[in-house]
Parts: sequence; C-alpha cells; structure tokens
Amino acid sequence: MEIVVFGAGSLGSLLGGLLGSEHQVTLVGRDPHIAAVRSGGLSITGTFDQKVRPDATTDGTGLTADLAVVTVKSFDTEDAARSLATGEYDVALSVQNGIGNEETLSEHLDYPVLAGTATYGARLDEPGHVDCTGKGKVTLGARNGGTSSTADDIAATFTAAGIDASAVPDMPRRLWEKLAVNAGINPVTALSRVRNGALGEEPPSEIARTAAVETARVARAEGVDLADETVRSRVDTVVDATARNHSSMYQDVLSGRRTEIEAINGAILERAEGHGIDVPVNRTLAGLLGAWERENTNNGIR
Ligand SMILES: NC(=O)C1=CN([C@@H]2O[C@H](COP(=O)(O)OP(=O)(O)OC[C@H]3O[C@@H](n4cnc5c(N)ncnc54)[C@H](OP(=O)(O)O)[C@@H]3O)[C@@H](O)[C@H]2O)C=CC1
Ligand SMILES: CC(C)(CO)C(=O)C(=O)O
Repeated sequence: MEIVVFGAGSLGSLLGGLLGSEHQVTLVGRDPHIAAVRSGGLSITGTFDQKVRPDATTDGTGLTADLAVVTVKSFDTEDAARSLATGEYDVALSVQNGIGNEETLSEHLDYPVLAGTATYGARLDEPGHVDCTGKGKVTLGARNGGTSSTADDIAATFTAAGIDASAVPDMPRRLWEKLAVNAGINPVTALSRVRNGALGEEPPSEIARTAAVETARVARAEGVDLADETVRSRVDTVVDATARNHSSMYQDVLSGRRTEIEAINGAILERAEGHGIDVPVNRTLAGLLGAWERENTNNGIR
C-alpha cells in the first residue's frame, strides 16, 4: 500500500516508520527531522529496534497515495486538510487526540475520512530517531459508527507491519473514551511535570479520573453511551500501560510548545456549557494550562 503520514513528529514517525517496513511510506514533516530521515533513515528504539528508510518531505501538497494517516496536532488539522486536498488519496485516517479532527478533515476532503485513536507512546528524541515508550493499540473505524470494509483493510495493513490495530463499529464511543483518558492524564502530567506512571499515586490520579468522569457525563449528553466506571478504570489501565511515557501534552510543555488543551479539555468545556453541565475539574485544568500557554508560547500562537 502507498501511505502518506501527514505530521511526522513523534507518533507519525513511529507509525510511519513501522508501516515503512511493509509498505511504501512517505513521511511529511519538518526539518531538521525530515532532512535526517532523508540522509540517514529513521531509527525506532524502545519497544522496537528497527532502522527504516521511508521517503520523507517537508512539502505535503500534491502527493498521491492510497491512504493518508493524519498525525498533526489538532490545532494544525485545518492546515493539513488544505494540503491534503491538493493531493490524491482514497481515504484519510486521523489518529489524533481531541474531538473535531475528522469533521475538519471532511470539510476539506472529497474522499472518505475514518476516525482512529492510538495509545502507543512515542517521543521524537532527536532528528531521525523516535523512541517508542509504550506499546499500545490503534483502533479505527467509520467516524459516525458502523462497519467499514476500508477500515478492516487498513487495520490488516497496520497489523502486517507489526502495529496492533483493529477496526471497530463504535468509533464515536471510542473517541469519547480516549478523550476522557486524555482529559485526565495529559493536563495533569503536563502541569505536575511527571510521567504517566506517577499518576499511580494519589491525589493526582483522582484528579485525572474525575476529569474523565466529567467527560463521560458530557458524552452521554451528546448521545454517546459511556459509563463513569468505564472511564475511571480506563484511566488506570492507560496509566499502567504507558507508565514510562511523557504524555504528548507534557512533551509540549517541556519543549515550550503550544498544547492541545483547546481540542481536549477546552472542547469538553464548550460542549458541557451547551448542555448546561458543570465540569469544574476540566475548567480548572483548561484554565491553568491556558495560562501557561499564554505566558510561554506567545499567547498560544507559535
Ligand atoms: N506522542 C504520543 O505518544 C501520542 C500522540 N497522540 C496524538 O497524536 C497527534 C500527534 O502527536 P505528536 O506526534 O506527539 O505531535 P508532534 O508535534 O510530535 O508531531 C506533529 C508533527 O507534525 C508537524 N506538522 C504540522 N503541520 C505540518 C505541515 N503542514 N507540514 C509538515 N509537518 C507538519 C509538526 O511540526 P511543527 O511542530 O514544527 O509544526 C510536528 O513535527 C496529537 O493529536 C497527539 O495528541 C496520541 C497518542 C500518543
Ligand atoms: C495515551 C496517552 C495518554 C499516552 O501518553 C496519550 O494519548 C498522549 O500522550 O497523548
């Protein structure tokens, strides 16, 4: 299969690198990482130990492939969609965190957009080198739910490349479940500057679980069947499985970069307000991270 991975930072380089062992992959990203991949290939370490040589470019316009895997941060989805619209693809798959990415892509693309989530831990250590800090799973499917033979084929493609992937018929619920986990783990680890595993301790773990439970309440108001107990235990499971990870939001804070707080806790807050639901923990986390962004990232705009 010909695959373009749009947004080859941490997660995109990991997935693109693994896919590159079996498929024709082009990574779209930024220099100096892309220059390093072009000259010396991509090393994947940690859970994996591989060296691959995918194609790599900083210009994501006018490309052609069977599949576009979108791994930019949610605040870059609109720009990515505009670039992807100049190319030719059969299908796009978002494996980003936050809600609304698939809708944004669909507004710009005239081919189908599938939804996905990833629980792999990835960190771009240095140009040309990605560290897999936790083996996870990629879950994908039709963005409004239901079965999809295209999603089945893509899951098989990922599996053939050694990525644990499955196609599921209930993506809306999965997206909200992942959102609940990220709403808890990401800002709490970013604000307290700890790896995910530190949330095994009280009280930060309880803050993360409460943010997740608030999210489940909003999901139910949106018509998605997601129980409080499901998200509480999911936070604990992900903390255990990704104990060694710096969450993507913590990585952003460490590098002084804009975070995805708006597409995660901010989006929950906005939808909660629409339903008249109070989400005080999400409001607090969004407020604190937002204050950090304004002070440290030129008002959140890079
Ligand atoms: N890292 C992880 O372990 C996990 C991440 N995720 C999710 O995956 C998504 C990606 O996260 P992550 O990999 O950490 O993010 P990164 O910031 O590491 O990667 C995104 C990359 O895309 C680049 N980019 C953005 N727009 C363009 C463009 N138009 N052309 C070329 N390159 C572009 C960015 O460059 P620049 O920054 O210079 O703009 C950056 O290098 C997020 O939604 C995240 O929440 C989910 C699970 C785990
Ligand atoms: C699953 C988790 C929490 C792994 O760190 C993640 O999605 C992220 O860091 O954004």
